[in-house]
Amino acid sequence: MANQGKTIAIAGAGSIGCYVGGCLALAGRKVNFLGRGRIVEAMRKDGLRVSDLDGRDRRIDPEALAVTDDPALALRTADIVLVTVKSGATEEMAALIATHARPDTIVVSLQNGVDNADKLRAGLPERRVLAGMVPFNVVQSPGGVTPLRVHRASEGKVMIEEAGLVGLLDVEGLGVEAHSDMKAVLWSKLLMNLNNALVALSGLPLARELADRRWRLILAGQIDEALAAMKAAGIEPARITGLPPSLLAKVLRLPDWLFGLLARRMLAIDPQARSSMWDDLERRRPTEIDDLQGAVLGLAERTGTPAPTIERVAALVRQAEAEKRGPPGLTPDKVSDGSRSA
Ligand SMILES: NC(=O)C1=CN([C@@H]2O[C@H](COP(=O)(O)OP(=O)(O)OC[C@H]3O[C@@H](n4cnc5c(N)ncnc54)[C@H](OP(=O)(O)O)[C@@H]3O)[C@@H](O)[C@H]2O)C=CC1
Ligand SMILES: CC(C)(CO)C(=O)C(=O)O
Repeated sequence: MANQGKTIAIAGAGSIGCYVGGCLALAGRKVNFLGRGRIVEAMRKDGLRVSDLDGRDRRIDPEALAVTDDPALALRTADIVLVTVKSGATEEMAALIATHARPDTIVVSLQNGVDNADKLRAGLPERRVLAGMVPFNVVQSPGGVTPLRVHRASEGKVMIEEAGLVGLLDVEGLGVEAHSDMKAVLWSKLLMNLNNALVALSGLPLARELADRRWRLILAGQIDEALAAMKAAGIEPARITGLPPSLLAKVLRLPDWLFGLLARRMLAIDPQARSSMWDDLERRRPTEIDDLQGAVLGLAERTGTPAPTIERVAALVRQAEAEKRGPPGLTPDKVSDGSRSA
């Protein structure tokens, strides 16, 4: 029970941070939200709405939220810091935690990508840093919608390295379980995240994109390449979905009707859900392409395994990112081709 009185700081109040922090606050945990700009203003003014695809829909009044853009205020009383910034901001957040949080604060990365916990450890050599993995998508309401809403749009339990924190973090709307091999979990999640780029390039909602075999074939091609590189590097991905990773590509290649039947769990997704990389292109922000496709490309280069599909997808995302015109709305043919002008 002593655990329940701990203060949890959300380091990066965006989609995941507001959803996770919102569920924790609704369950009576002490939560400090560290955010900035639009989100801090919106939460201070109108509070937060937390909803999910199971029908839960709750509102937290502004007075009940501790939200700030001052890292000292958010971090100095924290017993646990949940890092929920995009991968490109991990080092900056590590420096803020090093400056403002107590030496005994436990830091948990709830980010995609395989090396954010390591980046945090490098910046926080004295602290306990744990890896975590968030399996579900969160849809954030567009700017101007009040109150700011974060909606969990798919299912799954968060996995973390440390069983001692599960009791504190496992609350309504936020299933949490411990896993002993987070490296294997993160590489497995990376296989799923290879689809983030396809959603971002297509602009389609996730459920519609996955229902189209032409997109699934590109995803299956990326997964084959990633598994070959991982095998050559001695990395074995964990089973985090109903399917073993070795069967994922096979199932993705099935005809639409059969895929629809077999992958019902995978397709239990709210119709608005896209991907966090789509969010980034939509908001004209840098994406996590270097941490997702880029992580596999690094491995492929080191192990001498080819990854042409992943290379093409990464190049198209980098192009869209540089153009800052939002998701480019490409067709599967354009992505398979690698050329947008053709
Ligand atoms: N969104 C999703 O559905 C999922 C995301 N993930 C992963 O979770 C992680 C977080 O993603 P997501 O929530 O989408 O990202 P968001 O961009 O929505 O949230 C991150 C927030 O952190 C803020 N931030 C960054 N640096 C600071 C700082 N120094 N001080 C205060 N606030 C800061 C950002 O502000 P600003 O916008 O001003 O930069 C942003 O609002 C990523 O690794 C992502 O891949 C995993 C599963 C699903
Ligand atoms: C869509 C999802 C849940 C899985 O690929 C995700 O991790 C993201 O949006 O970043």
